[in-house]
Amino acid sequence: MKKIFVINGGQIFEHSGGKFNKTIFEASLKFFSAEQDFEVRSTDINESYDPAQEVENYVWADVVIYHTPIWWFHVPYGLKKYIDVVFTEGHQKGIYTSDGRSSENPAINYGTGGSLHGKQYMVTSSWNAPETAFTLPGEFFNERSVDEGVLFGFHRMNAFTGMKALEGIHFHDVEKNADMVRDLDRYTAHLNKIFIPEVYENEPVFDRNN
Ligand SMILES: Cc1cc2nc3c(=O)[nH]c(=O)nc-3n(C[C@H](O)[C@H](O)[C@H](O)COP(=O)(O)OP(=O)(O)OC[C@H]3O[C@@H](n4cnc5c(N)ncnc54)[C@H](O)[C@@H]3O)c2cc1C
Repeated sequence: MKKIFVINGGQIFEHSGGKFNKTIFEASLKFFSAEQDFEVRSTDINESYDPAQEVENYVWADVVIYHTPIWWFHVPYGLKKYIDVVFTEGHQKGIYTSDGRSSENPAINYGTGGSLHGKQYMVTSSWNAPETAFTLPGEFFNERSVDEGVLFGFHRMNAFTGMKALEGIHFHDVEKNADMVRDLDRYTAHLNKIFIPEVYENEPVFDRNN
């Protein structure tokens, strides 16, 4: 039985209505609840949460899934606050013990003091930016991918805890050209590919190359 902890970071503010991320979050819950091999817990950062319980959720989980929109090239402040509060609560209580260095040689081993080794995480993100802003020469992101560019710090943060990344999925141009049916199809195909590869191999999916 694989334990999955799903976090909805889709904060509701101004022109980010949170609906897209909430829909993807609910798709995660539905997917894992329907499969016998998974146990699922979840947190929505728009609701109140107990930091100690959230630490326990990280410690309990085999896989943590983050759903987040991108705001000013970062995760929204509600999700950032959640991480600051929960990871600080988890210092020496299950998230990390130290920065990993020793006084004998402080130049090395930074970032190796996490307590979540053996666990994995996955991130989905939503953007106003079209995918081409990352892929076309001369466009805004200088041909850097979401993961290697904007989310680099987010991935290092998770590495600091000891978790390893599973391949994520990113949704572009959702403000002006969202297509929820297509994106839910893409997301379900992605979940099958990552978590139940034997199903993915046998089922037609929307677009494997996308
Ligand atoms: C402060 C701020 C900073 C931002 N900075 C950036 C930035 O740096 N880069 C960038 O690219 N973008 C940026 N954005 C845009 C932001 O990434 C998007 O607003 C966000 O990804 C949308 O996600 P959401 O969950 O809030 O979706 P929503 O805004 O709730 O939904 C988006 C659209 O999806 C459709 N939709 C959602 N759910 C459903 C459903 N169940 N059924 C049918 N249709 C649905 C609707 O058409 C809706 O209009 C910023 C936004 C804000 C508020």
